[in-house]
Parts: sequence; C-alpha cells; structure tokens
Amino acid sequence: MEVTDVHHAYRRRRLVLRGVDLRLRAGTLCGIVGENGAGKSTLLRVLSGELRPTRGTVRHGGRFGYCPQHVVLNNALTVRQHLSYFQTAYRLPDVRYAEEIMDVLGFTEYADERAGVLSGGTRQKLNVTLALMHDPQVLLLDEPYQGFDWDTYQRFWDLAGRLRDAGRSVLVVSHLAYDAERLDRLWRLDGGRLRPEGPGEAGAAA
Ligand SMILES: Nc1ncnc2c1ncn2[C@@H]1O[C@H](COP(=O)(O)OP(=O)(O)OP(=O)(O)O)[C@@H](O)[C@H]1O
Repeated sequence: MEVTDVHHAYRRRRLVLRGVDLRLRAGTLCGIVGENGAGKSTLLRVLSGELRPTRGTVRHGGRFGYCPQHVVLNNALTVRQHLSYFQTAYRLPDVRYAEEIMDVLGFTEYADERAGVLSGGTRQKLNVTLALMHDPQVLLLDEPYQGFDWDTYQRFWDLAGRLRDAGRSVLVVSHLAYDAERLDRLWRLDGGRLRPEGPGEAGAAA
C-alpha cells in the first residue's frame, strides 16, 4: 500500500489529515498511535476507500481487509450465519480459515449464538474474524483488541505476527502505545501527519 500526501477535512472545515505519507510493504507489521481525536479512524477510513481524501492518493493491490473501530454486526444473526454471509460476499469455497481464526481467538463455542447476546469482547473477536477470513494481503485494523482479555490480546498479536510472516501487510491503529517490539514500524499521528515513533526510527522506510 502506498499513500502519498493525503489530506482530509470534514465539510471543508477543520483539516484533520495534513499530508500523510505511508508505505506498507508485504510482510510487515506496522502500527499507528495517536491521541483521541488525532485522526486515526479518519485515516483508516481514507485508506479503506470509505472516505475520499481531499488531496493525495492511496494505492494498494490485491485482497484488502478492514476491521472498523465500531463493530458492525447483525444482532439477529448467529456467529455461523455471519460467517456464511461473508463467505458469500468474499466468494469463498468454505469457512475453514474463519474457523481456524475463531479457534485462535478462542470463541468457537459461540458459533450458534446470536450476535446480540455476545459479550463486547466476543463481538470484537467476530469483527476481527470477518475482516481476516478472506486472507487479505493488506489488512487495516482499527483498535482491534478493544475488549480483549490478556490471553486473547496475546493470541491476537501471535496471529498478526503469523500473517506478517506469511507475507501480508498488517497495519494496527490504536490510541495506546502498545509493545513496540512486536512491530516492524511504528508511527505517531500528530498534527495531521505521521512521524516515526521510538528510538532509532529516523525516517527509515518500512
Ligand atoms: N463525520 C465527521 N464529521 C465531522 N468531524 C468528524 C467526523 N468524524 C470525525 N470528525 C472529527 O475529526 C477529528 C478526528 O477524529 P477521528 O475519529 O479520526 O480521531 P481518532 O484519532 O480516531 O480518535 P479516537 O482515538 O477518539 O477514536 C475529530 O476532531 C473528530 O471530531
């Protein structure tokens, strides 16, 4: 994914993004942190194509996955019904990979529960599974581990590391400055631009 000089202003008023440049190579696990209101979700919505940038370009190739910050589930459908709905949307022959992800995240036993009765953390596990189940080459995750318990949080990072090792580009966005050693690159979104975060990060490309 290649992002060049991206600007975004809501209704031509406040400029939230003021020239974001970002390059995500295959086989990298990257993070963006920023305070509340810094524009992280706005940036991900631009990167996913949901919002058109006021200026600048976003280019990416191959299958694309996006896990939005706010869980979008149909409360009347069971976990399994969500999988089959997305299986059709993604044109997948089966949901075996989705079931593997469910197993890794530890919520297989909820397969026949309706989304409306799931706990917040379990809803988020389903949200992440739906974004991953077509094995995207570029994966954008907005606050993906909100509501996860510690064990699930660790399993999530193991999964993200495995995807990186399999050659996927993974970008995790959070307001928390999580364990930077898990990441190949970390940026901070501040003042509408990205700057490298952490020691020894003076402008190297991912
Ligand atoms: N649809 C919208 N219309 C107008 N302004 C918006 C809209 N969505 C976001 N904003 C504004 O854009 C700015 C950035 O918001 P955004 O949600 O991208 O930040 P964030 O870094 O994701 O915040 P948080 O960590 O709280 O989720 C905020 O000032 C917010 O009020």
